[in-house]
Amino acid sequence: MSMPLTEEQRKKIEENRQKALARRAEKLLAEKHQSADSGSSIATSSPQSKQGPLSNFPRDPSKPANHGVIFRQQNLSGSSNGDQRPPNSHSFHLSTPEQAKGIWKRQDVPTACLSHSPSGQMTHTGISSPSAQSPPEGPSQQMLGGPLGKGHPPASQEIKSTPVANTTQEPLSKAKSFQKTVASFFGQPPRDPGVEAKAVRPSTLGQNISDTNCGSGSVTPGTEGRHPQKLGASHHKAGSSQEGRCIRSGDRFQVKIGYNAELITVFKRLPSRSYDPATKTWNFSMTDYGALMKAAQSLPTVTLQPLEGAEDNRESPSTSGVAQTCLPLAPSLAFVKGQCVLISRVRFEADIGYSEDLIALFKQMESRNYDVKTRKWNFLLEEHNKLIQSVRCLPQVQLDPLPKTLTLAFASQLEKTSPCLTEPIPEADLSGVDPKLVSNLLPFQRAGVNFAIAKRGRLLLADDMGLGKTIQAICIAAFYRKEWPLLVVVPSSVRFTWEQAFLQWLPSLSPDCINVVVTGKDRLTAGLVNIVSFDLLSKLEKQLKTPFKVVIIDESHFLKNIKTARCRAALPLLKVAKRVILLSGTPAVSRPAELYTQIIGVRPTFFPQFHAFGLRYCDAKRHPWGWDYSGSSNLGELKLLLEEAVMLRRLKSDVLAQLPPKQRKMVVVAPGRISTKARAALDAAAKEMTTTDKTKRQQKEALLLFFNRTAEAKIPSVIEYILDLLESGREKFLVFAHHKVVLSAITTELERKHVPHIRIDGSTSSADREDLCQQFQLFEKHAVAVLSITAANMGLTFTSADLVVFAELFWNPGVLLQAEDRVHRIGQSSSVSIHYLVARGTADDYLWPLIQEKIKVLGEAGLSETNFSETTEATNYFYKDPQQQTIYDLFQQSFEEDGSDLELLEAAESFDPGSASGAPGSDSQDPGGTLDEITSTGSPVKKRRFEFFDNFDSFTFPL
Ligand SMILES: Nc1ncnc2c1ncn2[C@@H]1O[C@H](COP(=O)(O)OP(=O)(O)OP(=O)(O)O)[C@@H](O)[C@H]1O
Repeated sequence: MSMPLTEEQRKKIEENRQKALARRAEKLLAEKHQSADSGSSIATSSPQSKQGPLSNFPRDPSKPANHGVIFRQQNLSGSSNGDQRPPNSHSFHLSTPEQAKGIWKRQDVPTACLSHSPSGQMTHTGISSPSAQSPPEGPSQQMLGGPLGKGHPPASQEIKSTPVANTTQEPLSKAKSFQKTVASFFGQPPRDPGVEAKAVRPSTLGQNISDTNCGSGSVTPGTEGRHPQKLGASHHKAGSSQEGRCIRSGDRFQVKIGYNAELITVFKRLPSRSYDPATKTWNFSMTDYGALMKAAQSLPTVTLQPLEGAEDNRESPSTSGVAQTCLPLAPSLAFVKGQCVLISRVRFEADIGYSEDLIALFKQMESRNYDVKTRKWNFLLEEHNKLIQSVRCLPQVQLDPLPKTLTLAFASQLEKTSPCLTEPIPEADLSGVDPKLVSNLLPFQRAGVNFAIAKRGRLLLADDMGLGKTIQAICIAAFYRKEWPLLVVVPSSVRFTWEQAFLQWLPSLSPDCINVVVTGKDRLTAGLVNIVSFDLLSKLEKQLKTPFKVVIIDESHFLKNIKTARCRAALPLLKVAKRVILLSGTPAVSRPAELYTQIIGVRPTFFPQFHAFGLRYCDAKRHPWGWDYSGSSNLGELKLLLEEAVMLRRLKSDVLAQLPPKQRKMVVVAPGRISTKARAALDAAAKEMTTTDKTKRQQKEALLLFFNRTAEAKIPSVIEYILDLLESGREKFLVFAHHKVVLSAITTELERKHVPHIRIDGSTSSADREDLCQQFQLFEKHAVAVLSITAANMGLTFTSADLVVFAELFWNPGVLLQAEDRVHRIGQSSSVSIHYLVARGTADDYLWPLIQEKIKVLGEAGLSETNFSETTEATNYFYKDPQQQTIYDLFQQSFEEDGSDLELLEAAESFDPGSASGAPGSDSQDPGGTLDEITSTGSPVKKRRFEFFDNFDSFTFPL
């Protein structure tokens, strides 16, 4: 595949071309005057004139030749370059006996028609083709093709080829076939449209010169008849013609011009025509380029600028029939440029256009393989450097090597030190880690730990959600326990869940050693294990005197935006840490740019500049306002790089056999988010319950109030958790709650964030319930179903989700199990995750053990399919002080004695948070007053969260 020239290259070519044309025009003028003065003919007067006008240009050796980017690239390749040139090597001259016989030699390299001689000198070779038989000037210029040919002398019949002439014939032959195609569309023999165009073109300034040359039997380059400014750019017609231009667009080209009826007629005759209504432009395949230019030339009302770099095709001399067949029509035919791309752990392919020389070179590689599907050649990595070295000797080819990061990551393959396709990962010695943890690791989790240790404790663990990244991370960190203190950076909604997990899996760790940072005044280094939220980290990082050697970052995609404070705080820590364990089930939600910070977090030496990463993997595009890195490119290679050196990812489907059908998880939500007022209300409610002189009815009311106050107090934490889930890329999930106030707070927040959602509660009609359910099932992207525990726990199917969140606990486990089974039912192909949000110091303290106990009993009796997993049982959760035991008993009795929960249900569901008593219909002057972080709509206001929906477009950088 040919790579189109970059904008910069085109600009450079154009600049150089303009300079050369200006020089040429000056020279021609001078010659004209000279010939007028001497009265002799330009074409025939001197040996110089035999070389044609181009060879007579005064050349300034200090100035670069007009080879534009191509020449620069050739120099870059380390092949023959200007350093070896004699001072006036830019010019073509007849000084040696060969030259006197007409053999042209020069040492710099202007075009695809030139090749390296074995001595390293560049030799003009294209003239060995049949076109060498054509009259001087024309053929040489045509064969040189494109703007670069303008710096060349004319060929003549005397001109002979050098021995290496055959190495560069491919572009010419390709050009010929290309021309054939163009002509065949119009049932004509292959012709050069530029040549024909010339025939109908009126000449201006250079007309005389041209005439003179033609009169002498020579061919004059068409550009000579122009004003320097316009030379080669557009062909100006007499009178006021409409100007337009051709612009290359991938394999096609567009024509930018205003409305012109005649031209539209021409367009409509071209077989490859296509009209883009969005840009209101016509575009065509390159096969129609010549025909279009020819036709446009014959329209007196149209002046069409040719494609950049292709103008010589059109401007070529008009009389050389043989030479016409050599004319390359597309600029890409003159020069091939491409890059090496990794296609497997051991092979890379050359993604580059056709060049005969290159193919010949490819065929010399031992490990060569041609892929008929992709039509590309690929090779073993161990031949990469050899191939690149060899390609540098081909002047018309630029093959970019693999980026340095890849060669570093795959060094063993490049250096042929690793004969195996995939090396086995050694089993890590986990004897120093708590046996409780090690013995509980599932096989794939154990493999994950081995991988991490093989990578010396630096990795991005990107297992699918719910696969137990926490237990693996704790195990990896525990392997490096000697290097602790440990820093764990997590979303604030799961700080306490992490604390629980450490206590759960590492019994050897004393609870005192765990420091959960709750406020900006806490110390970041107070514990052996320090757990901090992203936001607090950015406030506290300045405290750090000595860096942490072991760091875990949970939900590491929170760092995807390099501009955020959290990312700026975390990256330097990761750079100096010895072990870095990044965890994310969704490292990139929408584009590869999101991976950059996580890659350099694990491997700081990879892609030191984001731009290089952006160019390779983000399809970086330059716009007038800056660079856009929001695209994607070379994703296969990126995946290989990640897998080799950065990331381990297993999908649920990969390890389904090892997973239980349901995984329940208790999520301890931050008690810090319960406001002082809510806390006071809760305490008052709890106290009421333990007052002994209460009737049963009064006790029940007190219990209800406690339950209601709990709901109210949990709202900010629940919302925070849901938003964190969404930010983590959870696409579809169910949230069950009981109180209207909780359901409403959730839906209000989702509306505010424009998250698609449905709500089903007691007020939803049965017809609507079914419709809403269907809607949710069919939602393609993220969506949340907000459901009432009691009104939506039966008869609905939500199998398009595999996660259920209980924002509130409920005393009847049967109802909870039914609710869970909205996703865990026939039609569900995945393992289902259930998250119970539990807040300390609330009614949850009593409800949670109550529920667990009941489920255990149901399980033992074979009435419940699943027990709570060990991890969901918080060993130290239930406070066994006498007062709490009383409340627990009260909960138990109240819910068991009744037989029917109806009364409680109704009272709880319609609880009005503003009322003093919690009774429905009471005064609600201050609905948000009990919570200092929610508004009257239940939205957190004090703390500005990371607005992930608003930050997706942050992958653009100003120039
Ligand atoms: N080996 C295990 N033994 C017992 N329970 C496990 C094991 N692995 C995971 N679990 C439990 O599975 C649940 C999900 O685990 P965890 O939260 O670590 O998943 P995750 O990969 O971090 O998911 P997410 O990306 O959603 O955070 C937890 O309750 C956890 O305790």
